[in-house]
Amino acid sequence: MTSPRVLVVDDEADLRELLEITLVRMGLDVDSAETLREARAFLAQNDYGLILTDMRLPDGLGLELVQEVNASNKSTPIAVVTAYGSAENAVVALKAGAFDYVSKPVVLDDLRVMVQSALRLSAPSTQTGSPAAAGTASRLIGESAVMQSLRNQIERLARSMAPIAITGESGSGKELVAREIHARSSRAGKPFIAVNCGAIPEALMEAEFFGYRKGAFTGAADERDGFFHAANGGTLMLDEVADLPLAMQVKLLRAIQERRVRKIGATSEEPVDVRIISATHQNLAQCVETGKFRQDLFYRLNVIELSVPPLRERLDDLGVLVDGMLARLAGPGQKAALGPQVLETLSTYSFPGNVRELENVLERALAFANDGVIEVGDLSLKGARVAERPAPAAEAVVAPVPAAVQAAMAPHTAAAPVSASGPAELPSNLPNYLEQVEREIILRALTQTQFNRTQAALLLGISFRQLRYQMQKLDIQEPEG
Ligand SMILES: Nc1ncnc2c1ncn2[C@@H]1O[C@H](COP(=O)(O)OP(=O)(O)OP(=O)(O)O)[C@@H](O)[C@H]1O
Repeated sequence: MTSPRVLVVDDEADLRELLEITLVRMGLDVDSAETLREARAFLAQNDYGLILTDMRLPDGLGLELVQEVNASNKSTPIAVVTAYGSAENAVVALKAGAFDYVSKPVVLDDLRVMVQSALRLSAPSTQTGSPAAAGTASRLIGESAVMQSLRNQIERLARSMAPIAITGESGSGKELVAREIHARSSRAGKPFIAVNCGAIPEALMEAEFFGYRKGAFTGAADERDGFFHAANGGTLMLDEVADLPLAMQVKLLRAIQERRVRKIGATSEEPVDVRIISATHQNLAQCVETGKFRQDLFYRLNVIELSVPPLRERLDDLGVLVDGMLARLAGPGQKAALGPQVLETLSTYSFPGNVRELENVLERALAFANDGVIEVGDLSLKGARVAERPAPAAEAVVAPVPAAVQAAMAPHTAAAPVSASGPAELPSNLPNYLEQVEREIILRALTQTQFNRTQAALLLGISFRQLRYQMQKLDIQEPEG
């Protein structure tokens, strides 16, 4: 079997030689070009498993080659060598479709990792066993035009290391999209780690992300890896990235730029090979404007943006989504189907909680259904219909605070906990009921403290971050004015 062939394009003799020697030692065949013109001539004659090009060449920019290779239908991975400290060049190259980049001075270990990852991508999948790309069905259900375009983008983006920022409403499928990108990439055989940045107490963040050495602080009885180590070789998803405290944003930026992390208590940094995907339901650009999110980190994470549309904008997919979910929800040998008019009823609903809400609605309905056939009456949809859709999140905005708060403050009303009530007062829908109780209690604490969240958190015996997270989850917003 022939070795994979790599094309090196660089006019600096020293660096070119270093790259050649390293690649040959990895068992690869190498061609070298000093100019764009020579590179084009090689590309016209041969197929390559990887192209590695410097950014500045005597007759133009490496970026031109990136664009040409991407425009050809060969889809050969192409990586660029960027000058030290020119993070901007790296971002521009990734945006233009480069697979990855290495910075000068080239660290050979980093180069080897990058080359191996690129070659896994261009190798026939039978040889590697990964990536999942080879014809595996997508777990992302939906045939609407937006979903098809999303799937195409995923396929294309899976072939690069470029950081991706996924935006979309809560429950719209951001994590599923990130998992798909990972599963279809050359990293598929390595871990996918999703981290909810809003759920980690600030004091523990550094330890959670970077790990710690034994004895680094009281309670550090053993050495522990952080998320970066756990995701090594794979993908790290930073979910709800807008919730990262500013101090942590600085540390994260450094880790992403340097591709190195230092455990707490360690004297040296260790290299990590992690692809970063971030997600948020907030407007990150706006967070930058208000000073809540660092511009440099935003720029670094937001190389490629991917937006997942809300379910109400792709209701054409409702039928296939329901079919897929019912097939999963019904146990083996059991039936799960929709009765007459159910799909029509669902398609008039606005699904503020998106696909996750659809899953919950169906799961709940199935529990009430006779013989696995869901009828309209089993659905118990609440909130807005598509036709009459009011301002976003109307259900949760604080306008009706006084009523909600009064209700919550009235001791042992009919909605009080089960122990005080007879069987007739059992909640007909426990998750909804608990959510309502939680919302009301949080609103009560917020009202008592004139919406001072620090004090409200104190009253409730939870951290500020926990309170903020719960408020986001329950869509509780401060009343205007
Ligand atoms: N297109 C889809 N096909 C099948 N299942 C889907 C699809 N989109 C979302 N889901 C399912 O809906 C649920 C919510 O999706 P996911 O967790 O990816 O959303 P999210 O946008 O990351 O939510 P959050 O903002 O709350 O983190 C999951 O169970 C997921 O499997």
